Amino acid sequence: MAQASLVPAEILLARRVQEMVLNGEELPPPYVCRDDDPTQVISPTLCSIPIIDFALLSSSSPIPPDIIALQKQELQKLRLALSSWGCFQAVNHGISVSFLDEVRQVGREFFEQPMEEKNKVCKGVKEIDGYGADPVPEEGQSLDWSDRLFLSVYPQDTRNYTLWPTNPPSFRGVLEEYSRKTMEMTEVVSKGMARSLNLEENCFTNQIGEGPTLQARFNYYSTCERPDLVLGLKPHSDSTAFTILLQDHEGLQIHKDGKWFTVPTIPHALLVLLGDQMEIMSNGVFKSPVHRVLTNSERDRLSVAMFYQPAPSQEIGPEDGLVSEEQPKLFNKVKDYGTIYWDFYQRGMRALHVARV
Ligand SMILES: O=C(O)CCC(=O)C(=O)O
Ligand SMILES: [Fe+2]
Repeated sequence: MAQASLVPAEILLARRVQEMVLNGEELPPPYVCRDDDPTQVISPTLCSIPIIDFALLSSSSPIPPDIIALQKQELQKLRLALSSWGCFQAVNHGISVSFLDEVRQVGREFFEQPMEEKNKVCKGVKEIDGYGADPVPEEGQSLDWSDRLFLSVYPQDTRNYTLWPTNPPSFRGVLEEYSRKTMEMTEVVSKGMARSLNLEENCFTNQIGEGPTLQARFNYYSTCERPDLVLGLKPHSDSTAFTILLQDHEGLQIHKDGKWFTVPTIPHALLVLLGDQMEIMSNGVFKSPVHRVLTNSERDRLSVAMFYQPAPSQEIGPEDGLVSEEQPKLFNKVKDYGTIYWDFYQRGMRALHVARV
């Protein structure tokens, strides 16, 4: 153990957690980080992340009067969900559960392959795109017990197909299809958010502008013999406008009212997690929640996060309709928030304060 502690983070991050687990290696100390009170963990049965029916969010006309009333209710629920939890479980989103299973399946099949195959799409320690781990964080920051495959999917010309796995053979087609479907979902989400705030429905899509980015991150969390000491992913909020998350097993927790709540898994649902940039655009009405991933000694876990955000050149700021005397402007306009965010993320800090008035 004394020797293991001398292994620097850049050496550990050049290797895969999955490989260390398969080799039965001892837990390297840089992964140890847990110091919170386990009694603060609320069991899934006590945590009810709001469930939003997407079929009721779409504004397709003409709408019968009884549906209008239901829609209104759903929009209220959405507003409440995003201003308290900062996330919701989307159901009836138009993506079949069998296709969601395919996405989970190609993700798992990729990670289950021998290292040699996976390394065909590996990234350098300092890079983001490809298979590997996050770049080395600031000294003193613990490392995440996860391996990931990060791929840009939109705008289409950001796709670097040399980093897309050719095995399993269906991977590329499934990710292309999933990207198309989740991109369609972003419009329903953005419009629903606007309507829930009594704003013109295109206001957020207009702010996000032409050529928004969508990036896919397949997260694989190996089993860990010390879940009491190690996290799959450290506490953070997302930099995005919002993130659409697919998971297979429980492990994700949301921080709310000083406590951690486990997000239940619903096989046909997608979790929509608000990011910092939507907190800014909503002038703080919607919350970008801090979340983290636990490790588990018995079960590995896969999640697929789709990060949706404005192009770096796009300036965003609080919607005019949400700024008044009673509701003063909380944030300044920002551009390329993702880059500012990353700098703080690597120090284990949030970045939102940079945009505060
Ligand atoms: O694995 C998860 O459930 C969450 C992943 C996440 O928070 C992220 O990739 O930013
Ligand atoms: Fe996240």
